[in-house]
Order: sequence, then structure tokens, then C-alpha cells
Amino acid sequence: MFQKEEMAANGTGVTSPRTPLKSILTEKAKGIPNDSAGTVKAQTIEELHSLQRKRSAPNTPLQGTAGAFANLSEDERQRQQLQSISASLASLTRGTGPKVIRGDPGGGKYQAVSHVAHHHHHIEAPVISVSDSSLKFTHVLYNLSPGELYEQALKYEKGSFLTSTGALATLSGAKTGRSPRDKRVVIDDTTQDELWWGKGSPNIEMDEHTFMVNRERAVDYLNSLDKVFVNDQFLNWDPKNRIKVRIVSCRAYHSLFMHNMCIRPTPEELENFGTPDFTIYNAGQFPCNRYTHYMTSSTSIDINLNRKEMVILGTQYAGEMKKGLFSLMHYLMPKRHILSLHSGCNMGKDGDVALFFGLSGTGKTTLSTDHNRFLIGDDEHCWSDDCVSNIEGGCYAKCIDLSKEKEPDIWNAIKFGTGETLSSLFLDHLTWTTIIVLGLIFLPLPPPFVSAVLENVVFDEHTREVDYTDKSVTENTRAAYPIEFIPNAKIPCFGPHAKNVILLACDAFGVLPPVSKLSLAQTMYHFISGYTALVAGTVDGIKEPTATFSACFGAAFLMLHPTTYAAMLAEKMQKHGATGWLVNTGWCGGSYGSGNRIKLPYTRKIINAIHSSSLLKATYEKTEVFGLEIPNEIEGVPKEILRPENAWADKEAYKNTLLKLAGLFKNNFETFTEYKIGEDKKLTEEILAAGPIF
Ligand SMILES: Nc1ncnc2c1ncn2[C@@H]1O[C@H](COP(=O)(O)OP(=O)(O)O)[C@@H](O)[C@H]1O
Ligand SMILES: C=C(OP(=O)(O)O)C(=O)O
Ligand SMILES: [Ca+2]
Ligand SMILES: [Mn+2]
Repeated sequence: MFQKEEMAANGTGVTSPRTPLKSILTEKAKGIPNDSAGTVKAQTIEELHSLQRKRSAPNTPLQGTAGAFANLSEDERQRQQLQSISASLASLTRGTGPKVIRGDPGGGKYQAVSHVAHHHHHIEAPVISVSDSSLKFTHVLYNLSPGELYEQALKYEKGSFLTSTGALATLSGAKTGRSPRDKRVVIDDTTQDELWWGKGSPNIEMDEHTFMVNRERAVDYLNSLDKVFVNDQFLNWDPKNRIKVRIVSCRAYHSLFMHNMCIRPTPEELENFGTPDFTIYNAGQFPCNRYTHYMTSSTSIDINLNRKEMVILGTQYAGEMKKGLFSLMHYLMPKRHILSLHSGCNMGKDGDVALFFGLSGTGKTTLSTDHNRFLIGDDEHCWSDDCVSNIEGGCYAKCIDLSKEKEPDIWNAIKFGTGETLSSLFLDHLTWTTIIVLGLIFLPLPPPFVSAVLENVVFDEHTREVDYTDKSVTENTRAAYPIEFIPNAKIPCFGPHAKNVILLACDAFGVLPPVSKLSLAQTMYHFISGYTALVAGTVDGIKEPTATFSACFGAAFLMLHPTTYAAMLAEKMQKHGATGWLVNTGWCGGSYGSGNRIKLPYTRKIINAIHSSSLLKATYEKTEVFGLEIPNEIEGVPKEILRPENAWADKEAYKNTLLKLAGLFKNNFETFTEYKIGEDKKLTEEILAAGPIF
């Protein structure tokens, strides 16, 4: 009887007599007050150490909450959870999943699944032989906390270090950027008709069978390891359109990265998680077999929409997982008439929402992180009939040349510690009517315990201070931090319909004006064009400044034809009266090499003028060739830089460069001239006429 009660009380079925150690009192000690707070409730050192780590969720989920597992005993619930993970890792040829147990094979203390874990805990890690896979156990490190993941990384992953601010610095291996040429999408009867294939499309086809070959390769590799990390998390803050994802990976770094980047479930949500909507198998440390059909390198990133799975082989760059899930959302959301956007998003205290579109490195993260506004998200959003919502739970900032002075919020986010939810100071500025009218809910959540991951940065061996100017490993150094690390993040991350749509282009040619106001047709023209000219790339291998056109400012992630997204954007902008802007965050006064990059403080002034509506009231002049409306003045921005031709010393060179760029725009748009944008024939014609005229 007593035993039963104790089992129910600690929820594990493990019973241990907890008689405290008797303290020995000598004659001398009698009468002397004991300064210790009591005696230790442990009989052995192991037990003492086991007391140090308090059992908590998710290992000990809360009792009594309703949901998928509501009527199950704790043992049964955990058994089903392990079964689900085993099924995720199942070999399709052998027809079975591995024997999974919870816990760290290195002797760590995570094995909450009592009976299974206890029996096999002492098994020595065998020399791995795949043919013995049915005999061995795969340890599952399930939704570990940042602290646990830190320990795993520091203990077992070479190249993992603590920086002076407590961030985890790590290396992503040979790949320090995405590998879009190695992306494959399974073509089947459904996707053949639904998806965007062919010229300009990022979706390079692969057949179902080849996917299975790569999946098996990844699963076999994962099964051959002593341990794998499993994250069960969410995408999309819009509760009606939340997607459940499971990420299986082999590195603590990957698990921590996704912990930061996806939405973190509460213990209750995790308990009721059930079957994921999509699963990633990240076996990035292991290459694909180049003799496999469709493979052109040893890297392969494969999406199978029918199986709801993604396989990663031959790259450890964590951005592949983040952007792979983004591709998934670009498929799932439009099916629900929701527009998925490669954009940053923030909101003013009056509820004015701005979207920041732009290719990698154009300023989405930098400019959406604004101390005077609420951050909704830095990179991936959905625009539904109800709201604009962030897909992710974290930000992924470029950190080359990061400075505390210029970007204090990002700088301060690169740490280990607790996140700040919306500061009360900021709340004071919000009137209650605003809160009620906008239906904003600011949850008084306890600050979560989280930590940033720094990829491929260089730091001082002794002080552990990061040198953000050092490009020794790569130019594409990155920080991934949970959104709560930005003090004025808006949690939950959604807001009302967008008022301003800002298209960012980093124009290395230096001929686009720092800011221009766009008509709806021009907005669509530039959205479909998706221009930028970067100097250094996120995309693996590209280091030179080149013009890039990427439809919808994110062709690499589109699943459907660009005009599908464009038509939805046009409709939403019309419906909600949003204004489009083109902002050049790149060069002025000359091309890359002779001119200079526009100073961030000037760009911020421009963006402020857009937010405050003051720019809307300015007087404008139209430019030649591109027909862009340029404001005559903006407070705090030198007048000379607003008109590019004034900023260039060599007017002849300016004109030639302008025409060169116009030609590139025209060539690029040729593929789109035969498409209709939605039902509106008039708009389609206007869009075609909204490009450069020369
Ligand atoms: N005028 C400017 N506007 C925006 N970003 C600038 C500007 N000048 C320099 N930068 C730098 O360019 C980079 C923009 O990168 P980021 O904001 O991460 O882009 P994205 O999120 O679009 O990939 C940052 O490193 C930022 O400091
Ligand atoms: C993660 C990426 O996004 P961005 O550079 O747009 O922040 C990427 O392109 O790899
Ligand atoms: Ca991006
Ligand atoms: Mn970004």
C-alpha cells in the first residue's frame, strides 16, 4: 500500500528508502549551533548527485492535464512516446525501428523512462556494426534543455566552446552556408502538378525511390550512433495554423539551434504532442552516396511532401533545417489561403505593422530589430485573413562586423541566460484601448531559460571574447537566439495586417535610390523580380558581388510558382491599404569598390520615416529609367544621397551602370511576362509596365 502511494507521488515507479544520513555528534559539538541547513537526504554519492538535478518537465510531465495521453499512466505515456520516436527512426527495409531508450550513453542522468532505461543502462557502448543494429540500443536525448545541450556539446563535440557572454560557439563543418544546388524535392502524381518545376525553380526533382535510398542511409547512420537528439516543436504562432515538427539530429548544436529557432512547447503542449506533422532526419555528418541517381555531390537535402519528411546528408549547416521547414510552410500555408513570406516583421506601439522583404544579407534581421518597436520576427512569416504571424521562435542574425554600438539588441542577445518578455516599460506606452482594439495579448510568461548559438565565429582563446570582424572561418558567421532575447519582442509573435511593405535590396551597383515609394504595380514588379547584389554570400561558394534575382525575395524556398504568392500579396495589400517601399541598403555614390555602403543610421532614419507615415506626406520626384518616386528630403538623411545621380561623381558611369542594371531587370522578368497575376488582368498589365523603361 505504502509502495503504491509513493509510486503515484513521484510518478516514476522508482522507490527508494530516503532515510537521512545520521550526523555524528561529538561531545564538543553538542550545544554548538549547526550552521548547515540540515542533513543530506542521500545514502550514496550517486544518490546525492542524483538529488542535485531535480526532475522536471519534459521528463516528468505534469499530472492530470487533458489531452492525447490524458488517461494513461506515466509509464504508458512514456512508452508510447518512445514508440513514436522509434517509429520515426524506422528502417524501411528492415521494417522496424531501433530500440530506443532515453538518456545519455555516456552515463548522464536523463533516463526518466524507468524500467527500460534501468535494465540496459550498464551496457557498454559497443563497437558499432550496422548489421548488429537490431541488437543495440539508440539513446534518445529528447527535448533537452539548453543547459543539458550545452553540456553535451562541450563534452562530446569538438569545436564547441563557451564565449565570454556564455553563448555556445561552434563550427558547422565544411559547409558554412546553404547548398541550394543540392536540394531535391520528390516528384509524384500530386507534386508534379502542384509545385513549381523547371527554369528558375529551386525544386530539383528526385523520385520517391531515390528519396527512400537517402532516407535509409540517414536512418541507418542515425541508428548506428550511440545517441540521437530529438526535438518536438512547433512552427507558426498563429494558433489556428500551428504545425508540429520533429527534428532528429546527431549533434547537440543542431538540437540547440532548433530549440532556439522553432517555437518551444510548454510542458503541457509537449505531453499532448502526439504525431508530428513533419519530420527532419538530419544526418549531416554523413555524406550521401554519389552513385545514387540524382546526386551531384556528397550533399543532399531532400524533401518528400507526401511522406512529410526531410532528409539531410552531407552538410551540417544548421540553416538547412530552418530553411527546409520554411519551404514546407511555403507549400502548406498557401493551401490554406495563407501567404508565407520571406520577411522580417515588427510593429509600432499604435499597432502599425511593417514587413521587411529581402534576400539574405539585405537587412531583414537588422532592421526589424528596432528598439522603438515590437519585434514579431526576423525572417519567416505568414499573412492570413486574421493576422501576420511569425513562423519561428528565434532569430538568425548575421554577425560579421557586429558592433554593440550599431546593433545593441542583437549584440545583447548573444548570451546564455534568461529571456526577457515584453518589458513593462514598453507596456506603459500602450494604451489599453490599443490593446483591446488590436486584441493584443501580452502573456505574463516567466522568462524562459535559453541561450544563443554562435556559428563559425573566431574568439580569443583566453578571454573568449568574440572577434566579429574575423572572417577566418567564413564571412557568413551567425548567431541563433530565441526571440525572447530581444527585450521588446512581442510574445506571442503575431500582429495585425501590414501597413507598410518594405522591399530591401542591397544594390552593389549603387544606382537604386536609398528609398522610393512604390505603386502597387511597382511593388509587385519588384517583389517578383526579387533583386539584390550582394558582396558576400550565405549561399555556399558565392563570394563576389553579383546581381541576384530571386522571385518573391526567396525563390530558394518557394514551392509554388512565384505568381501564386505575388497574387496573394497584391490582394492583401489592396485589401488592407498597405504601401510599398523600395529601400536600398547597399551602395551609394558609386558601385561596390568606388562608392560606400549606405550607413546603417541613415537607413534607420529612412525606415523611421516610413513607420511614422511622415515619408508618405513628403514631396516626390520620379527617376528616369526605373520610374521610382524619390522623396525630396528626410530628416536626418543628407539630401545628396537621396538622388543617386547626385551622389555619383562620374555622371557618365552612373548612367551606364543604371542602364546595365535596367537591362538585367528586363532579362530576368522575361520569364514572367506570360503569366497572369491573379484574376486582375489590369493589374497584370500594369505590373508588366512597371519595370524600367529605356
Ligand atoms: N544600411 C544598412 N542597412 C542594413 N544593414 C546594413 C546596412 N549597412 C550594413 N549593414 C549590415 O548588413 C547586414 C544585414 O544582414 P541581416 O540583417 O542579417 O540580413 P538578412 O536578415 O536580410 O539576411 C548586417 O550585418 C548589417 O549590419
Ligand atoms: C538563414 C538564412 O537566411 P538569411 O540570410 O535570410 O537570414 C539563409 O539564407 O541561409
Ligand atoms: Ca532569410
Ligand atoms: Mn536574417
